[in-house]
Amino acid sequence: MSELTQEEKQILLNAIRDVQDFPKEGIVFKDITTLLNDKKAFNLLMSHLEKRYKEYNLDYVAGIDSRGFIFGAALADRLNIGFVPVRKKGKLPSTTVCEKYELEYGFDEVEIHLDAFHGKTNARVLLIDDLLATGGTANASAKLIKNVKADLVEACFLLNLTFLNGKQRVEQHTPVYTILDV
Ligand SMILES: O=P(O)(O)OC[C@H]1O[C@H](OP(=O)(O)OP(=O)(O)O)[C@H](O)[C@@H]1O
Ligand SMILES: Nc1ncnc2[nH]cnc12
Repeated sequence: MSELTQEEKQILLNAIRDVQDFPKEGIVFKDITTLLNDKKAFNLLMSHLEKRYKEYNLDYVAGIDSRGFIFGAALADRLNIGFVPVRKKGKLPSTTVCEKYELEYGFDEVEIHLDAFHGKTNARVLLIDDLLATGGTANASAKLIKNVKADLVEACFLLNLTFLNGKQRVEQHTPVYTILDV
């Protein structure tokens, strides 16, 4: 299994910008746009993900709305497999299944197309997003994938906000790989 060195992890960390008080006071927002426009860092990340996941015999990569689309679609193309979007409610045009989840204040919903995995049972799926915080979005996305009878092989995140303990929540039902634990 390919591992990133501490030096390589530092290159990725340095490419992510902290923005204070966004979207509200007290939040330190992890801005990955600065990694995306750093070709060395973006290429390092995608090459690492390609090396890791080419061993997994995956059928699809599912990316979480919206930043998971960027990494997920790029990875699916490298692995020469299909990409499936897990979207916030009301955005997917055909028949969907949906799952509600709790936010800090209130609720939200994510959806997936019922035929996203071509009706194939036990399709091997990787779930990917940029960041794991409370784990609420990832938990709901994992449920969706399982509800359409696919096999969720792993959930992968570039960043894990360890103080929010999301990894422990998601690991209760799915193997989790996080690259940067901050
Ligand atoms: O672990 P959680 O507490 O559920 O939070 C993590 C989610 O929050 C962020 O997305 P956001 O909802 O801000 O949407 P965006 O990507 O469209 O900005 C992030 O990209 C994850 O999807
Ligand atoms: N601190 C943070 N930075 C970026 N995205 C997030 N999603 C939840 N918390 C976040």
